[in-house]
Amino acid sequence: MSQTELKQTESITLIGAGLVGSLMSIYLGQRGYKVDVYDKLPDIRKTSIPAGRSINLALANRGIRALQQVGIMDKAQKLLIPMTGRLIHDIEGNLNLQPYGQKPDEVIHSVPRAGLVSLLRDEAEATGNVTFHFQQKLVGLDPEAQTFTLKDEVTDNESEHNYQVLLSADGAGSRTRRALEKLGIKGFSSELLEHSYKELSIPPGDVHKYQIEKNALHIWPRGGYMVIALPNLDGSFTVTLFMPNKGPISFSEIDTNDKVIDFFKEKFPDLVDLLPELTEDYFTNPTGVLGTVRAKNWSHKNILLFGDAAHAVVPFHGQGMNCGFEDCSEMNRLLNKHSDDWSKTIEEFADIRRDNANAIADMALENYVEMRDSVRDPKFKLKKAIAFKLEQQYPTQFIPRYSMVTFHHIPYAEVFQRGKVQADILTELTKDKHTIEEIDWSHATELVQKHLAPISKEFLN
Ligand SMILES: Cc1cc2nc3c(=O)[nH]c(=O)nc-3n(C[C@H](O)[C@H](O)[C@H](O)COP(=O)(O)OP(=O)(O)OC[C@H]3O[C@@H](n4cnc5c(N)ncnc54)[C@H](O)[C@@H]3O)c2cc1C
Ligand SMILES: NC(=O)C1=CN([C@@H]2O[C@H](COP(=O)(O)OP(=O)(O)OC[C@H]3O[C@@H](n4cnc5c(N)ncnc54)[C@H](OP(=O)(O)O)[C@@H]3O)[C@@H](O)[C@H]2O)C=CC1
Ligand SMILES: Nc1ccccc1C(=O)C[C@H](N)C(=O)O
Repeated sequence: MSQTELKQTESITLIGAGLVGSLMSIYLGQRGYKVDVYDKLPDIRKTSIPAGRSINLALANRGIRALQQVGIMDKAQKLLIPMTGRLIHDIEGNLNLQPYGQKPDEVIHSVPRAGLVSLLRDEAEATGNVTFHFQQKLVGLDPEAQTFTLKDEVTDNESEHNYQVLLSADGAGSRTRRALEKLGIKGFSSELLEHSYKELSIPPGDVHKYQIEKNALHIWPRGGYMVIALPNLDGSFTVTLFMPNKGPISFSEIDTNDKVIDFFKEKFPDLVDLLPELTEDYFTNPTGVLGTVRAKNWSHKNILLFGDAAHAVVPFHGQGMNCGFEDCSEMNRLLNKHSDDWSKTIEEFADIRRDNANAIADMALENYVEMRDSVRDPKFKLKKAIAFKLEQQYPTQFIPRYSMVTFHHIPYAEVFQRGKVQADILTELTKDKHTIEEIDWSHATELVQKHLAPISKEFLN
């Protein structure tokens, strides 16, 4: 059988029509595979259901590249609002913009989850090869017999199906992952953070006006907890409170209308008047869990976990979806490399993505401390200014870690390693120093040349 014939007859089973599963189905549909995608929820294009884990998300270059590869970036563009930096709100209401990058296109973009997933599903169907089956929940898996069991969420009927290759992007609580665990496959860990989140909302002002700066990611950093806000296309902002589960300032302690109002008035005085539905949102919207999933084995026979199912990360770097989109792009690259040999693709994919996923998981945890606390520290700001200056001087050697993660395609594991070296350099340069004028630039040159080899050009944007 020729390669083309093989592809025409070969079918792929995909579990999970979230952001990552839907994008992967486009890649596969475009390659000529017949793809069946199953999701336990109704289709958000037809039924009004909660958008999922957050109303909007930050899209960055790793995600953008994947959207470009499948040819839908022009359409996605209409959904995006550029955010040029962090706009920090201190407790007195003073504002301080900390730009994300230093080139005009070094921005991240706020995108509505429901809009993006709807676009991805439309485009998948437009390939003519992808069929979505909604309200079909994976409830059983038999890798020996190559069968899986679905439960129809409307009728409760169960049905068994065969698969050739089963790709699973069924999210952080992955049923596929749990099924593999039950079969004795070891090496999965799922660590919940002791902090959770709550979504609130700033409505649009008169005639779709943004009540606070539109083109920024707003942060109210308060040390042990924080609030952030990302803009929506209708002029509203989705506001998220991240806070410990227990303790003096926590979800378990702040549990009455009065306590919520007092807390916001005291800690977020410039925000409270922008939240007309504060207490209603606080007590109606769910408190979302956050955590990190790590997996030693992403695959078993011809079953492969990807997206959050393999590597859920805390959201603080805004990289979970971006990393999942990069998974899709990498899987596609490997299918090209291995001429659609799935065993080789699955094996190499799991191998190269594992360390990268672990690295972004660690950096995401670190970014929580940076966002809720370090952004207020003068030393942090000084280091950031030096990092930008060094990037201008050594653009292939010293790139601030945030930029390496967000604007380039350097493997996350390499970013993590280089980031540690750069952090040491910045610490040494700023020892006993308070202003950029005091920095010894010839020492900086020595350190960069000694410790940082140039980054391979293929990874730079
Ligand atoms: C508060 C918050 C903010 C975030 N912000 C960002 C951000 O700014 N930028 C970013 O890049 N990432 C962000 N993320 C991470 C991002 O949400 C995830 O990485 C992304 O949703 C992962 O996509 P996925 O398709 O792998 O999983 P999901 O989006 O969780 O989709 C999984 C799909 O599988 C379906 N499913 C689950 N179980 C079954 C089953 N048994 N059978 C059939 N179907 C099933 C679900 O219904 C769902 O449709 C954020 C996460 C949170 C919690
Ligand atoms: N949100 C995150 O970042 C992380 C979540 N997790 C785990 O994932 C679960 C779901 O979280 P989330 O996706 O945000 O919530 P959702 O509301 O999106 O998903 C809830 C679904 O998760 C499944 N689930 C229930 N208990 C567990 C469990 N102990 N481990 C894994 N999955 C479970 C259930 O599916 P079913 O009906 O199929 O049993 C439930 O319907 C959490 O309980 C948590 O254990 C872990 C790390 C990170
Ligand atoms: N989307 C998010 C959701 C939750 C928490 C943070 C983000 C971010 O995107 C943070 C951004 N990358 C930052 O570092 O300022």
